[in-house]
Amino acid sequence: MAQYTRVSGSVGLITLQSPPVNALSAAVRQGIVDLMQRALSEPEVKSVVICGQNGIFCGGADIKEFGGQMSGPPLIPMIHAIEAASKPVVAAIEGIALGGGLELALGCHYRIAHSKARVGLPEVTLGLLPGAGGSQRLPRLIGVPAALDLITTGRHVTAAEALKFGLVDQITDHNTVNVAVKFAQRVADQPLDARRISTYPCLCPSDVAVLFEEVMQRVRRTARGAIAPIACVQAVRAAATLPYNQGMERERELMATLFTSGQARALQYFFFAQRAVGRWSMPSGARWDTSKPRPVHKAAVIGLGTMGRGITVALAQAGFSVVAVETQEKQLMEAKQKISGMLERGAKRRGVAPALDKINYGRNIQSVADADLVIEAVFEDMALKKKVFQQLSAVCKPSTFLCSNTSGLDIDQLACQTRNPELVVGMHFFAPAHVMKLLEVVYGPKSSPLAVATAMQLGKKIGKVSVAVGNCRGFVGNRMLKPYLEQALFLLEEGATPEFVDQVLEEFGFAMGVFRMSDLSGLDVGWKVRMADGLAMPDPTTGQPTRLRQGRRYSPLGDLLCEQGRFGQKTGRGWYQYDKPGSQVAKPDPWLHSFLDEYRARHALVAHRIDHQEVLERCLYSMINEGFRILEDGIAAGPEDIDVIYVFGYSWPRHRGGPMFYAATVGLNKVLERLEHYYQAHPDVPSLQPCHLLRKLVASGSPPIQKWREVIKKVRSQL
Ligand SMILES: CCCCCCCCCCCCC[C@H](O)CC(=O)SCCNC(=O)CCNC(=O)[C@H](O)C(C)(C)COP(=O)(O)OP(=O)(O)OC[C@H]1O[C@@H](n2cnc3c(N)ncnc32)[C@H](O)[C@@H]1OP(=O)(O)O
Repeated sequence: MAQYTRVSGSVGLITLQSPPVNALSAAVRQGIVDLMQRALSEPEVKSVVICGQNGIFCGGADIKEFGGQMSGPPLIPMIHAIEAASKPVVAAIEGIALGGGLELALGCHYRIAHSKARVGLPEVTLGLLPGAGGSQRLPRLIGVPAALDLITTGRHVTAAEALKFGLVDQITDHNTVNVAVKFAQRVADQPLDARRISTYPCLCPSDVAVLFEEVMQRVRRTARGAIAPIACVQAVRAAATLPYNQGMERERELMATLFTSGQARALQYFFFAQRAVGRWSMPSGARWDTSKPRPVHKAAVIGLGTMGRGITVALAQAGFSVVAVETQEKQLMEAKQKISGMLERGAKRRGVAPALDKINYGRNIQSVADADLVIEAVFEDMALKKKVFQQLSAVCKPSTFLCSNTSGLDIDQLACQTRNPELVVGMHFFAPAHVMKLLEVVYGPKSSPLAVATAMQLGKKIGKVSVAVGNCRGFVGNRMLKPYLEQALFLLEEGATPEFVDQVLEEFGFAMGVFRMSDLSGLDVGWKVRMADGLAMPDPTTGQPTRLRQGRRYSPLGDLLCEQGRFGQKTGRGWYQYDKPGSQVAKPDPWLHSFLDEYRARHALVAHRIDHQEVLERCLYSMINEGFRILEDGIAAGPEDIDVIYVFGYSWPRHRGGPMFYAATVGLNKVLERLEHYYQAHPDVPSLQPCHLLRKLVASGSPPIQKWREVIKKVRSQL
């Protein structure tokens, strides 16, 4: 919807009204079309201002409409009509002008922005391109290189940057609408021919062909299989090489391909999934909208290893006062130096002062006594963590929230060490903790909604995408990783190489295949966990068969590599070889290939030809099956939680929506059928046995992912 008012006698003011972001829904487009006609037909009106209500210009096309039948006036002719208008039209940009919102502003003859406004063409992040003339007008206005940057990255720019580009004509600190109205009065009689961007030539640098080639190569390298960034480059190339009308035709063709693509559906699902995880719920019925967080003024971090340092930096950068504790003097000094360096580099990048004074360092656990929330980040060892929780419970205020940065240990066991177990939650950060966006907030059986709400809010304040999950071994992310890693090892036993498995997974879109990722994180990490679990024990001491544990198939390949001191990148050898310890360039290792041959011979394993399909199906479907078990167990409230965790924490390609969305696009019946096939072939691998929820969903006719929660609820109520 849109509202019309006449201001200062001669200015027609059109206000977009569609909370929360004034998206261009069918009703809003109809409103603009009708009100533009009215403004143009009223003789007293000499110029027009378009603005948005509640300090927000426009968040773009209404993404919710993309899934259904589009109705109402189309955007492109609407914007053309504004540009062709006989009276000057001024966009008054407050808050945001994104996507179709900026395209609308580009159709106007002038753009006035508030200094705090942000503008951008983020369509690429939704699997689209700026399809309402943005790909053709923006390069004509700000030049090809800057337009390519904005359109292929989708980044938002500040009003100041937009002014530098010439994207807006003026910025103001005052009331933008008032400034725009005055401006509109001033330009009422000015000729408009020179203000219609579609008539501008597209100014190109002399080496424009080279520029496009370079950008295309960069985009292909970083897109990991996403098609929208490539289409964005093609659309801008059309602006640079074709007359406007032909460029618009090319934009339309490219958009039509993207609009109906599975990638666009996945990315738009993911857009809403990211927002859905904020509306968390617990099996007890506690929810985000009924559980109020408590403010945290002072936070503390215990243990300043790699994780503790990253968490300290994230907290300080977000403005929290932090007490950072490390009991060993030498480690404390080292951590202090590293943290200061991280803060200084971050501040330099962002052009702000480093938040060094936000941190107080200490060696004594007593120094956290008055913190509102403590994050323990000591070594991943239950006995050690229990001891720290006992100490914290003794020294902290009774109201202090006690959180553990653990990647999978039992939160309940830690809670039991404290006086107030209801104030204990897990906060699983991902390394490097000041960079990675994901935070799993883990509630145990005793955690209160207050503690979950507080941890979720803290996560949001430090810029994390926080997902509330239940307490189980590995929580959501690492629990699902286990069958994935396990299948990768089994594939090696059966004839694959690390290079081949990684190549298939990287072609699928993962930033790194499973073996390159393991080399990067360090093979010793999992080895220590398996030792603690009694899994990685050598045969003579335990008497357990090499390739079987508790009746299940087990691959000791990772353990055998660790026994040779091959811990991955840090030792220069792992699943790959590296030029030197710490080097990141993975090269195939002939030693490993002979090792695998000997291993197979020793265990009478006959190597068979493993193809792409088998690698993908076994690695991904076993992981997805675990995802369904997680939903069945109530550890994650919905598929969106799992998908957000996988995209932000495990480099799952965003344009495939996440593992659960991917399962829906493959077809649940196909996933079920292939799991049944592989389980029959490998009956000693329980992770391949299709779980009850997957069967139930297929039996219910494989409803769309948005309806899974209803089936999950039914399945859980029958437990
Ligand atoms: C046969 C085939 C024919 C094919 C041809 C078809 C041609 C069709 C013609 C299309 C023309 C293309 C037009 C244009 O180029 C395309 C677009 O404009 S796509 C949209 C671009 N805009 C965006 O990407 C902005 C997305 N939003 C945001 O980034 C943020 O929401 C924000 C605006 C920066 C605000 O952030 P916050 O303040 O943090 O708030 P939230 O993010 O939590 O959002 C609040 C609330 O609003 C919902 N929302 C936000 N933006 C939109 C939107 N554009 N449409 C619908 N809803 C939106 C968001 O989901 C939140 O609601 P909740 O999910 O929590 O209920």
